[in-house]
Formats: sequence, C-alpha cells, structure tokens
Amino acid sequence: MILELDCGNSFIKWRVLGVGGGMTVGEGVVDSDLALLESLNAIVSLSLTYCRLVSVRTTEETGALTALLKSAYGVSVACAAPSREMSGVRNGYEEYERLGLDRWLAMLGGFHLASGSCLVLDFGTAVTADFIDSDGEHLGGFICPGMPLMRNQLRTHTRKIRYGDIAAERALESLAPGRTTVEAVERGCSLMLRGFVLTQLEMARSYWGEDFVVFLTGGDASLVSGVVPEARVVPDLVFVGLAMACPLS
Ligand SMILES: Nc1ncnc2c1ncn2[C@@H]1O[C@H](COP(=O)(O)OP(=O)(O)OP(=O)(O)O)[C@@H](O)[C@H]1O
Ligand SMILES: CC(C)(CO)[C@@H](O)C(=O)NCCC(=O)O
Ligand SMILES: [K+]
Repeated sequence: MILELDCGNSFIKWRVLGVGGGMTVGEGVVDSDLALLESLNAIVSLSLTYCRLVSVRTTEETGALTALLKSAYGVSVACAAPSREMSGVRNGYEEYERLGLDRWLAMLGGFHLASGSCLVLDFGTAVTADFIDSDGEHLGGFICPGMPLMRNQLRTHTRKIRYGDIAAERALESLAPGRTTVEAVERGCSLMLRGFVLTQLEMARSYWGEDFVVFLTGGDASLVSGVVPEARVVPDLVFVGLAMACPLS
C-alpha cells in the first residue's frame, strides 16, 4: 500500500492506495501529524510499503513528519523536490526552487491531463493560479489569500464581525446581497474569489484564445466552480503530479 500526503499550510490531505497503486483504501483531511497517525491506525490491515509526500511547510516540520512515519511504519518516504524541468513542464520562476511544490505538482498533473495549454487554479489557505502553455512553458502565476484567510482577516481586524461555521455554510446557499453580517462577509469573499477566477480566464484567453483547459482544485474549489462550468474539477490534482514526481521505482 502506498501512502500519499499533501501537507498544506492548514491541513494534511492523505490517501492510501492499495497494492499496485490502484484502488483508494482510505483518504481524509487532518489538521495535525498526530491526527494523521490516528486516521491511518484506524485502517484495518494497513500495510504500507512506500510513502510519497509534498509539503509547503518548513524543512523542520516536514522532517519531523517524515521521521514519525518512518518510525511508525518502517516505510521509506520520498519527498517531492523542486526542479527546473519535469515531465515536459518548465518551471517559470526566476529561482525555480522558490515555487511552491504544491503548485508545481498541480502543474505537472494539469499539463499531463490536458496535453496542452492549461490554467491551474488551487483554492486552499491561499489561492493560486498558474499558466502553462502548450510547450509546457510555465508563464508564471498569482498568489492571493484564500477564503479562510480573507474571513479571518475580517474577523481579526474588526470588532463586530463574529459568526460560527454553521452560519457561514448556510450563508453561501445564495449569493444575493447579504442581510446579515455572516451573509455579507461570506458572500462578499466568495464573490472576490469568483472575480479572481474570471480575471484569470480573461488572461488565459488573451494568450490562447479558447484553446486551453482550466483545472480547479483545493478544498474551496466548489465555491467558484459555478463561474467556470467548462472547468475540470480535479480534487486530487496535486496527487496526480506527486505520483509523476515520486514514482515507485
Ligand atoms: N474535509 C475538509 N477538511 C478541511 N477543509 C476542507 C474540507 N473540505 C473543504 N475544505 C475547505 O478547504 C479549505 C482548505 O483548503 P485545502 O485543504 O485545499 O488547503 P490547505 O491545506 O488549507 O492549504 P494549502 O493551500 O496550503 O494547501 C478550507 O477553506 C476548507 O473550508
Ligand atoms: C502559495 C502556497 C502557500 C499555496 O499553498 C504555496 O505554494 C507556497 O508556500 N509557495 C511558496 C511561494 C511561491 O510559490 O512563490
Ligand atoms: K494546496
């Protein structure tokens, strides 16, 4: 069984693939290393042979998790590393090692699935956009605060914006002008994300006309999928790239 991990800034996304890398035996989202071990230990007849991970955390944090996995399961752990070029994609950053590895892997996955120009949009703690042309050239991208950061900034820097998670979820059932604080904030931030997406689409059209594929990934992709009905929503896009960057043999 193969353990795959995407260690983001807020959550660790994990999944376990069965022997041969085919079926998904288990998957989830956890908020700590210990919660990850708990989830894994709950899988009956877990028998890990290999682990591959991508992390945008510090070297120390990633090292601690790697050591934990090695000692708990005696498994070898491969970490995705930055590279100038891979699987036909050329990293467009001036200093390629500074490009977030989650972005890099989502780009590898997207270019592989599109076999042509693509726009990769990831909606996590941060929101990112990356442009890859039909030659695999990464033109660069954008980084913005995601939904959790936008709402927390408002909560932190105002005195009267306070509401709970359940109210937040209910507020997003419509995007009409809000008549309560929670509706006004949740719908406002959601519309900001949608506006961002529409701007990215405009830019992609200016480069490639209609000849490109849009990928949506990340925990909050569903907030914007309505404005790009033609987009491919691929929740595991980072894992697609991870398997390419860290193959079994
Ligand atoms: N099962 C889930 N657990 C946690 N968050 C979820 C879940 N499903 C959707 N989300 C949403 O996904 C967002 C987090 O996105 P995601 O998990 O892609 O990124 P992250 O790990 O927080 O950050 P990064 O951008 O660094 O990867 C949160 O805003 C949350 O509302
Ligand atoms: C932008 C995030 C936080 C998205 O998860 C991550 O890709 C990251 O930390 N990137 C490093 C900075 C950069 O990509 O330029
Ligand atoms: K991410």
